[in-house]
Amino acid sequence: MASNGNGEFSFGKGTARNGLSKIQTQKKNNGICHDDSAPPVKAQTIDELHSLQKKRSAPTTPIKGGAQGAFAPPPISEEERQKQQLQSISASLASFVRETGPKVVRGDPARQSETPKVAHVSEHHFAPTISVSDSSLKFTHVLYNLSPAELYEQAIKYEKGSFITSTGALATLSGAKTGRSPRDKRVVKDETTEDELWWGKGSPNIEMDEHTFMVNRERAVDYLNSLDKGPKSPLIHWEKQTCRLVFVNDQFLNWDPENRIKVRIVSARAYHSLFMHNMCIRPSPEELENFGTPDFTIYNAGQFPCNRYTHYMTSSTSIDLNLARREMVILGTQYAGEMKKGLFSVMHYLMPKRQILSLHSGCNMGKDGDVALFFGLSGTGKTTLSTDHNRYLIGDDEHCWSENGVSNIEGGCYAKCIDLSREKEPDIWNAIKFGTVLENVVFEEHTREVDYTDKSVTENTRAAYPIEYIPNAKLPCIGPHPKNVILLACDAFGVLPPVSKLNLAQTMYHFISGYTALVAGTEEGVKEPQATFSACFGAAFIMMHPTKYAAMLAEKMQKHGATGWLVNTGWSGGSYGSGNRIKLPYTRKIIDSIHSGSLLKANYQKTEVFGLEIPTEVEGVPLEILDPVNTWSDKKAYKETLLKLGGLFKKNFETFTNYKIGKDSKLTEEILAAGPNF
Ligand SMILES: Nc1ncnc2c1ncn2[C@@H]1O[C@H](COP(=O)(O)OP(=O)(O)OP(=O)(O)O)[C@@H](O)[C@H]1O
Ligand SMILES: O=C([O-])CC(=O)C(=O)O
Ligand SMILES: [Ca+2]
Ligand SMILES: [Mn+2]
Repeated sequence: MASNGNGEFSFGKGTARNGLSKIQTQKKNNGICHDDSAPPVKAQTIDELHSLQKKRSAPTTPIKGGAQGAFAPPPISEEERQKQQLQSISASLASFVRETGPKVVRGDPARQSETPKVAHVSEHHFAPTISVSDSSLKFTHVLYNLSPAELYEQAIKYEKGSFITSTGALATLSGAKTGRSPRDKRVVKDETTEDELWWGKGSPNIEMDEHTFMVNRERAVDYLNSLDKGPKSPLIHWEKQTCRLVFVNDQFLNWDPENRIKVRIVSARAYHSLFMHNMCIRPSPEELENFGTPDFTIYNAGQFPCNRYTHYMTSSTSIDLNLARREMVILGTQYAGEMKKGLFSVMHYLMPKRQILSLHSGCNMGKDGDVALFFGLSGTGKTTLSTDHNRYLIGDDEHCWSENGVSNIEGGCYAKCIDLSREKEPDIWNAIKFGTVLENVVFEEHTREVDYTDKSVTENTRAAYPIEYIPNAKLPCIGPHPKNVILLACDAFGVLPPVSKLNLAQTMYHFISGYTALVAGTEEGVKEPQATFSACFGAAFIMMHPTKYAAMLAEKMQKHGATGWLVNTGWSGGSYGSGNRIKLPYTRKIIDSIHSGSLLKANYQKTEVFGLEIPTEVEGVPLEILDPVNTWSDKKAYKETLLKLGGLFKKNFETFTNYKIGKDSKLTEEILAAGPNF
C-alpha cells in the first residue's frame, strides 16, 4: 500500500519507480514540514520529556489587596497562605488524645518530583520524643481538592471496582451498603440540642452523648491518619515511604451568597472525593485561596467499622452528627449519599435559625421566571421531573427558600439510574460522561457499556454529576419565589389521582403527612415498594419538629401566592402488582400544564374520601386516567383500597393533632379537616 500523492492510498503499480513504492509522508512547499525537519523535543532525557507533559497553572487572579476597605487584613504571602491552609488541615485531623495534628504535606506521594511543604498544628512545640507513637513520625499526604481527572487516576489505580464506562463516567462500587442507613444516624444530645431538636417517636435523631461521639471521632481520625487497608491499597507500597494519605475537599453549600456555608470533607476514597466535588458547590481558585476555616467538617472513614462495644452502637455502622463541634463522623458505610444527606441535615438546622426554610425538593424555572418546587420522598421524581428540557434547572434535591427567593444548596445532581433510557430522560442520559460518578451499575466487561436495567448490585443505582452537565441549568442556581408547589407521591396503592389541586390547608396536610410508597433500595433493607409516611417529605433529614418547617412553608406560600398540587407518579389501574406505574410522558404533560397555568383554569370535581379537586381534562393525558376509579376493573377493590389508605393517613396524622401551626390555631383546625373524611 502506498500513498498516491493525493493523500489517497493505492495498491501495487502506479507510484512505484523501482518496483518498490516510496512512502511519501510529506510534500514540499505546501506548508507541512518533513519528518526529518521537525524540531527536536526540548528534552535531553526521558524524565525531562515527561516533565514537559504537565505544566503548573498560574494563579488566575492575584490575591486582592485593599479592595475590602480599611479593615481588610494585610495581604499575606503565598507561602504564608499555603502554610495556614496546611495548618488548618492538620488541625482538622488532630487527635484529641494527643492534642496535635499530623504533619501534613500537600500532593501525591507517588509523584516523587514534588518537594512538599510540611505543616503541623503545634509545630513550635513539636519534637519527637520516645513517648510519641510511630504514627506521629509519619507524614500525612493531603490530596487537596483534586480535579476529576486526578481523582479518576487515584480511583483506578487504588480502588477495586473503579472503571471508566463507554461514555467516560467513573463506575464505582459503594461496598456492602448501597443506600443510606437511617437507623444508624445519631445526633449528640447536649443542653442546647435537647431543647432545640426533635427527639423521640418519629424523629430521625437517635441520641448519643458527646463522649461517644469523641470515641467515634478518634476512631475515624486514627483510621484516616493511618490507612492500611485492602489489597489495592496505596499504603502497601507507600508504607515504605512512611507516609499516609487523605483526600480533602473544601467546598461550599448554598448558592445564596449571604447564606453560604463552607464545608470540608476528609475522606479516604477518591470515589468519595469525586462524589462531593460533583455534589457540593465548587470554589473558584480565588475562593479556594481565601477559604480559611470551614464551618463544618465531615470525617468519612466509611471503610472502617465502629466498635460495637461502644455505648449506643447497635451495628458496625454509625453516622454521627455533633452540631456544637460542627462535625460529622462516618464509620461503617461507604455509601456516598450519607455525606450529601448528612450535610442536608446540618442545613435543616442552620437555615431555619436564620428564618430560611430548607426543603427536600427539586426546583426549576420557566422562561418567564415562574419557579416550581417538587417535593417528594426518594424515588418519587424530583430529579426526573425537575430536569426538564423546556425549563431551567435550579436544582434536583435540596433547596432553601428565603426572603430573597429560592437557592439550591448543592452544586450537583444525584439521579436514580435504574431503567434509565435515552428517550425518556435524555438530559440525565447525556450527563453521564467524563467526571460523573456512576454508583453500583453493571456494565459489559469489554465495551464498558452500562446496562441500566441490571439490578445485580442494587436497585438503587445512581449517577452524581455537576449541575452544569445539564444543558439548561440556571447558573447561579437561584430564582424568585415559587409559583407552584408540587407534592409528588408514588402511590403504590394506585388510588390517588394522577393530579389534584390543593388549597393551602390540604397542601399543609399532605406536606406534614409526606406520603409515598418507598421505592426499593434507597434506604437499606427495603426491597419492595411499601407505603410510608415521612414528615415534610424528608423526615430522615429534618432536625426540628415537622410543624416548624410546615409553618414556615404555609407562611411563605400564603405570602407569595403559590398554588399547591398533589401529583401521583405511582400506580394506576390497581395496586403495585396488578396495576402499572403511570407513564412518565403523561406525568410530564400534567407537569407542563401546571407550569403553563392552563391547569389552574381547568374544571374540577371533588373525589370521595380524600376530598381532592381533580381536573376533568388535561391536555395530552387520556381522560379516563384522571379519576383512578375509572382505571380499576374491580370497583369494590378500589373502594376498599381507598378506605385502607385513608385509614393509614388518619392514623399517621394522630401524632400531629396536638401541634399548632401559625400564630393562631385557625390554620391547625383547617389542616386537620383537610385530610381524608369518612
Ligand atoms: N410517572 C413517573 N414520574 C416520575 N418518575 C417516574 C415515573 N415513572 C417512572 N419514573 C422513574 O422513577 C424514578 C424517579 O426517581 P428520581 O431520581 O426522580 O427520584 P427523586 O425524587 O429525585 O429521589 P431522591 O431524593 O432519592 O434523589 C426515575 O427512575 C424515573 O425514571
Ligand atoms: O440520599 C440518598 O441516598 C438519595 C436521596 O436523594 C434520597 O434518599 O432522598
Ligand atoms: Ca433526595
Ligand atoms: Mn433526587
